[in-house]
Amino acid sequence: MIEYKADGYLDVMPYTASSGPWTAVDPDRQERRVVAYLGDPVTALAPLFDALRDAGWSVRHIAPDAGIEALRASEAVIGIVDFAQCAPTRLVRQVMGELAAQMRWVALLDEQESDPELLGLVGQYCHDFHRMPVDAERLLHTLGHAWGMGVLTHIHGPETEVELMSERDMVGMSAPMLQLFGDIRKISHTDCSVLVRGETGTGKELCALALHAHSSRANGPFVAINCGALPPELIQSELFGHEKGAFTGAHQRKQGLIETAAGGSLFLDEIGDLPVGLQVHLLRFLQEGQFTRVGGTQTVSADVRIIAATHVDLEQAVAEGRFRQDLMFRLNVIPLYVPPLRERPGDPALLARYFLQRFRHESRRQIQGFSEDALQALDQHDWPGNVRELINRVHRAVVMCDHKLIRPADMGLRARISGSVPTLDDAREKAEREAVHLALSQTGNNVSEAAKLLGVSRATLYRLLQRLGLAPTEYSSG
Ligand SMILES: Nc1ncnc2c1ncn2[C@@H]1O[C@H](COP(=O)(O)OP(=O)(O)OP(=O)(O)O)[C@@H](O)[C@H]1O
Repeated sequence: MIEYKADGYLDVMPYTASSGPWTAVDPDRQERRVVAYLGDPVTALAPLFDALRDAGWSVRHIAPDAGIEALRASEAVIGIVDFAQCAPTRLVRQVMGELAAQMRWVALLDEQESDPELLGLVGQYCHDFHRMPVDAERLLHTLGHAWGMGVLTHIHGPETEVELMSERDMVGMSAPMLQLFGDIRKISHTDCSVLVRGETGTGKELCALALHAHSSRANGPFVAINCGALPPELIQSELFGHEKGAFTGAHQRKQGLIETAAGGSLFLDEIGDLPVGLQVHLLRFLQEGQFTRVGGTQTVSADVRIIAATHVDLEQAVAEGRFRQDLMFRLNVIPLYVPPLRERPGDPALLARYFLQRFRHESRRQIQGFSEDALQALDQHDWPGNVRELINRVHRAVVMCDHKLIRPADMGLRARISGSVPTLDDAREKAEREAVHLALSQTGNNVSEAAKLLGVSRATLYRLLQRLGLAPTEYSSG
């Protein structure tokens, strides 16, 4: 599972569609945390290597001139390249460059290192760098971060099962999402109808896909229809199909989506928009597994699991007579709720990183991540459009960003204003106090002169001094 550390670093890892969006990718993953050390492991570094091993890392020492194959064979995802011990030879550069897509590099540098060429190499290929003497704890943070990001960018060895970039991945690590993943796992093996609720863009369709992908129907079709996107007269024939001659233009019999979904799942998005006249047909299908094509008399059966979704309040629609109560009960055998993004602590930043990896290739620059205030802005934004909005903002930022780190403005978000905003009364009092202090100090505490400077009468200044709690007796009246 994912651990998201307080400092914003990703550690042990996300959920995939291949093994289930909510299943840990690989319980043995900890044992595969291999870091290659490229350099001469001088005795002074022994305590550092011990600290890495104690933290669960396997360290493989690789001679600087050992070449690419030796590094590949090490199965390391992270490479520490020790420029304090080894020179940036042509071979070292070549290894770093050629493996940049598969490994994340962390450089160790001498305390005073300033060679612009070496620093340029570090800037180009390295995830991070540390100067000697290395602080083991900080290095562990860097390695954890590099490793987590490495998994996100799909840079594990070829033997790995990680398929994070698949369409069905549901990324999330907040408590409400873990709860949702657990619920999906529990119900995916049943055939009961499910009603998925949640605001627009929260991932209801993804949820339906996940339910299907992990059900016994996974090898059958997953068919989706948006009930709000089609004119009412079309939905009936789309869902139930029609017979030849059923209406003008019906030149031949057409199979409806229910039949198309036979053996699989039918996802009815925006079910609240299903015209009332059609609801009775759907109810019949849910009760009997049978329906009739438009213009037909023959009863047709289909084995389909129904997953419906709505972002509107169906109870309200029932109260207003827009939705049949019996149909709502039938659909709502198992309710699922996808929480809005603003109620998923930590998920906006996680999703932003995930989508950055997806869109990275569209960028003109080598974007390395998000600035600290961008992560804060992601955390504080209200996300009315939920994950869909986040995807759009990150996509835009990746395309528009001209620097290595994405900033709040690149995503059209505001940087957090530090400190609290004062009330106008407080701001006015502060300004008055400062002006009075300045006037008095410039006039040697002479109230008459100070009043002149401030453009008020002596009496007004006395009243002001009283209001501000400054004892007038301390000042000369001039
Ligand atoms: N947890 C998630 N991880 C990764 N991608 C997600 C996640 N949730 C949603 N998405 C992506 O966000 C977009 C919107 O998701 P989806 O269409 O499932 O939302 P929805 O709730 O069905 O929206 P609507 O109510 O507007 O139909 C999709 O591109 C989807 O892949």
